[in-house]
Amino acid sequence: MPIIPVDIAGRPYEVRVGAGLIARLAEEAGARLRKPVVPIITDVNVHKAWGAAVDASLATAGKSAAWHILPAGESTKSWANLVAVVDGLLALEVERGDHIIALGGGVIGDLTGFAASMLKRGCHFIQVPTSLLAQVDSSVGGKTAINTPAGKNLVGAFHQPSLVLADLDALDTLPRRELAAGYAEVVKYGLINDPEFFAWCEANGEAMLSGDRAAREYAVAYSVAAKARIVAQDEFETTGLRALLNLGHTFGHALEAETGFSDRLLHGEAVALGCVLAARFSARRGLMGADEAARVAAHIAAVGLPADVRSLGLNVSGAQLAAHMLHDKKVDAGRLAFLLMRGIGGTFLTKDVTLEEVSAFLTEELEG
Ligand SMILES: NC(=O)c1ccc[n+]([C@@H]2O[C@H](COP(=O)([O-])OP(=O)(O)OC[C@H]3O[C@@H](n4cnc5c(N)ncnc54)[C@H](O)[C@@H]3O)[C@@H](O)[C@H]2O)c1
Ligand SMILES: O=C(O)C(=O)C[C@@H](O)[C@H](O)[C@H](O)COP(=O)(O)O
Ligand SMILES: [Zn+2]
Repeated sequence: MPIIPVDIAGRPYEVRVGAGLIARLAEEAGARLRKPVVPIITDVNVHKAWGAAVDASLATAGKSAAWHILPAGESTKSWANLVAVVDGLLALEVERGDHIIALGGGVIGDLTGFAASMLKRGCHFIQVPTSLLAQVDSSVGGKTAINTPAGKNLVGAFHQPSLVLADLDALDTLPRRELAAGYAEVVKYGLINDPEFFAWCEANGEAMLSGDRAAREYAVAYSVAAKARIVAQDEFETTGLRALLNLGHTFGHALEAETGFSDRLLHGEAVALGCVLAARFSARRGLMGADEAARVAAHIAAVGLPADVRSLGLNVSGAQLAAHMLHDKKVDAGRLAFLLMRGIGGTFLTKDVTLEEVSAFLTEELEG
């Protein structure tokens, strides 16, 4: 079983990737579960698919779950649910030294992690990511957040989990659309700094999505290790290194805001389209060849992810879409910050993009 260490200074933790981890949850978590009742935050879909396995595992250790079951979907990352989760944890008399468990996709992980960061000024939490996206990205690195009407992830905290259990069995119950959305964050790692991994994705992406276990294990372990290397060097996104993980997200978050953080466009789908737009924008600036940008779009489209912003049918101008970017957390002294590419694997951070330039680009993309 691959075990990837995340070397956060003073607070290292493991990401375990393998089969049967949810069925062995109590054993894997071990002494972290100090009390007979274990607080677990999840959503309705995940509870239906995996709740019984968790209950059975806890029972073998003489424990039971105090379930907090939320609705599924991006709109769950809200103030109202945060309050409900925190109040629920307080009612359970959770102490600082206790661990709460996030069982679900990135929505549950982000919300639970944020609740853990503030409960008693910070209690422990274990990430049990059940979506591909959560296994390859959101469960690792400690970014937690909710959305607000002003934008995506605008209120949150950096709070690292103490353990991550990425069970490959969970991917067997995940719908294909969600698998593909998570795959966008996998491809992202190749686009950031590893052209060979992007080529691996081109060769193996479809097999991985269709259920190839070895390919899934490789993709999850590779992605976690790639993210862990970056986060260990720039936990709080201060040096510009961690910002590389935001490739595709400046465009992507604007598209998510424009579609109302709804099922109309999943986060991973927005990132996929955002990576295509970042590549096309980079090509427009002469940073990469149009053929390379087309290669990125072709792979995204080949796995059924959106690669053309016109396919969303947005009734919005380039300027309106670009305006969302002023809320981006990378904005510094009012200047936009973008991840652009000098070719596949050549992502870099730049602050020389103006709102006018990106508006003009988006107008061209929307009008075709
Ligand atoms: N913190 C970070 O570093 C980070 C990184 C990337 C994304 N994110 C956030 O993650 C969120 C997206 O995460 P997501 O794509 O996992 O979405 P999600 O949590 O909404 O899960 C996707 C859907 O799949 C269902 N599901 C999850 N696991 C399942 C399983 N094993 N079987 C059946 N159904 C299952 C869920 O109920 C949901 O309907 C976004 O809010 C995004 O902003 C955070
Ligand atoms: O971990 C990071 O750093 C990332 O940027 C990973 C992203 O995939 C993720 O969507 C993250 O939540 C976006 O961060 P934000 O700071 O732009 O909200
Ligand atoms: Zn993301």
